[in-house]
Amino acid sequence: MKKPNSKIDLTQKVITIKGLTKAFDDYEVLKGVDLDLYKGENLVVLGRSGTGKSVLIKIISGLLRPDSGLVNVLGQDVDKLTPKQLDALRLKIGFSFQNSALYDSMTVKENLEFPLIRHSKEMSARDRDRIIDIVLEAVGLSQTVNQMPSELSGGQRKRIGIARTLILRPEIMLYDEPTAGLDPITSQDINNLINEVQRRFNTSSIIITHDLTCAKAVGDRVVMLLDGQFQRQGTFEEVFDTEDERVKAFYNYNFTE
Ligand SMILES: Nc1ncnc2c1ncn2[C@@H]1O[C@H](COP(=O)(O)OP(=O)(O)OP(=O)(O)O)[C@@H](O)[C@H]1O
Repeated sequence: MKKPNSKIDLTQKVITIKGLTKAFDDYEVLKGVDLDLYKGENLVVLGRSGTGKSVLIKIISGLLRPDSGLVNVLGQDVDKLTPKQLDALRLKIGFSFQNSALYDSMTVKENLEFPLIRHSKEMSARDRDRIIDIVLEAVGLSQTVNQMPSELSGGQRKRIGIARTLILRPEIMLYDEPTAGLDPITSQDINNLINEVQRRFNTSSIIITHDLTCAKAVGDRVVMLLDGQFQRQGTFEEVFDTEDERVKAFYNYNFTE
């Protein structure tokens, strides 16, 4: 289990969600979700396939609109922002998607340079190189700078994807299934990296996963989405200390199959 983290600032919320609902046609996916993410915290969101975890992340990042409820990110109500304000807010959020989506025709360096050239137009090439060195060193892959994505392993590509997300120094990181498709040892490396990113860059993160080993390793707090609401919240142990059959089934599937 992860040790208690004294760097979390419980006086500062970076995300506040209250009474969030979202339906597609007559299918209610989120039925009144409440959620706080504190400064410096790693929050794990667990839930079976199709329970609305990705919908939640899309609403937080303004890609989908809620039907009702409050979604406040870094002090701003996402629903009230103009497209320009939303773009500015999104730059403070780093997305690490399942298929880390590197550009195959670009080297690692070019992949990392791309967001800097796009969003920090005034930055000199020397400063860009310096920042690329910092994030590559942070993910432990300085030696890959001139390699092509096709020359990297799945775990390395995932790391470079995280480095590319970090390059704009986001305040919030959203990890969608960070260990999906990776072997247990590589998964452990990614879990360590998520904790390292938290320590080193003081990010606040939401980690969506089915992988309970990941949840245990990275989560300062864990929430479980069941029937459209967060029905379990706490440390990993607290969430699974229940007689609720739905929660027990989730645990048994992960640890006894
Ligand atoms: N744009 C959309 N239009 C219609 N239905 C959608 C849309 N986006 C999501 N849904 C539906 O909402 C439900 C929740 O989807 P979501 O992708 O959030 O699940 P999830 O919990 O992330 O699952 P998984 O773990 O498999 O990725 C699904 O039934 C999905 O079909």
